[in-house]
Amino acid sequence: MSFHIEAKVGDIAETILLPGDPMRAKFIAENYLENAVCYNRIRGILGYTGTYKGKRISVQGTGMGMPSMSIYATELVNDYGVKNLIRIGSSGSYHADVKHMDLVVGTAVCTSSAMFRHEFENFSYAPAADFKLVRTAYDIGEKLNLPVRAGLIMTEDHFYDGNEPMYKKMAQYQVLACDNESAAMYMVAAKYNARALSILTVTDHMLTNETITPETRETALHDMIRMGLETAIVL
Ligand SMILES: O=P(O)(O)O[C@H]1O[C@H](CO)[C@@H](O)[C@H]1O
Ligand SMILES: O=c1cc[nH]c(=O)[nH]1
Repeated sequence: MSFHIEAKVGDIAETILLPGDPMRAKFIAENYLENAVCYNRIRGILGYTGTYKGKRISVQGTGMGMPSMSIYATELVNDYGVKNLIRIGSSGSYHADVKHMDLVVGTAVCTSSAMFRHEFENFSYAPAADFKLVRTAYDIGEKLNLPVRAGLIMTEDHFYDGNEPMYKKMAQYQVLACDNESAAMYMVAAKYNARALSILTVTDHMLTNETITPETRETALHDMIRMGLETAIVL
């Protein structure tokens, strides 16, 4: 047991899918995994291990925001030996070439997070995804004929009251999507020698105002879930 996860060592697979929303984790466990067993209920951050196409995979919520993500990513890697962290999250976009419900493989992340200033002072660290995970996920997305693209993403502390001019500027500089967790996951994975990748669905397009319902966020992001699972089984 770690501080926030009640699983025993060995209960969690080497590869884990990490949605922010614990109910998305439950949906995946119940609809995609075979013989899924729930290993965590602390704080409602549900975590499950089962098999997908014969391979042992875990799926767990992380909660929202970088501090929450960093707690779970750190414990998963350090206390449970998790090697591959694959975030599957909803996201926003200000980019004119990105379409609503496109899938974005986040190759590297821009962030203004204080967590990075704390860790690297005035040095500008570039949190990046593992190249093998990027290549695998992107190829699988193409093979499945999904609307996948790869490129820069950004992670902000704010969901509301973000710096809108900066979001727009970032889009001009080819940032494709924004979320609230990826930068912290990439930083933790790098620090402890694990591999990480964020696959984001552009659920909220800021230029077109297209969005989706909370229920859809829990139960209908099938393209992203399939891409995450198919990536997980070839690692
Ligand atoms: O859909 P999830 O994975 O929770 O991700 C996005 O959704 C939440 C905001 O609604 C934030 O956690 C953001 O990063
Ligand atoms: O950061 C985020 C995540 C999801 N949707 C948004 O609009 N922004």
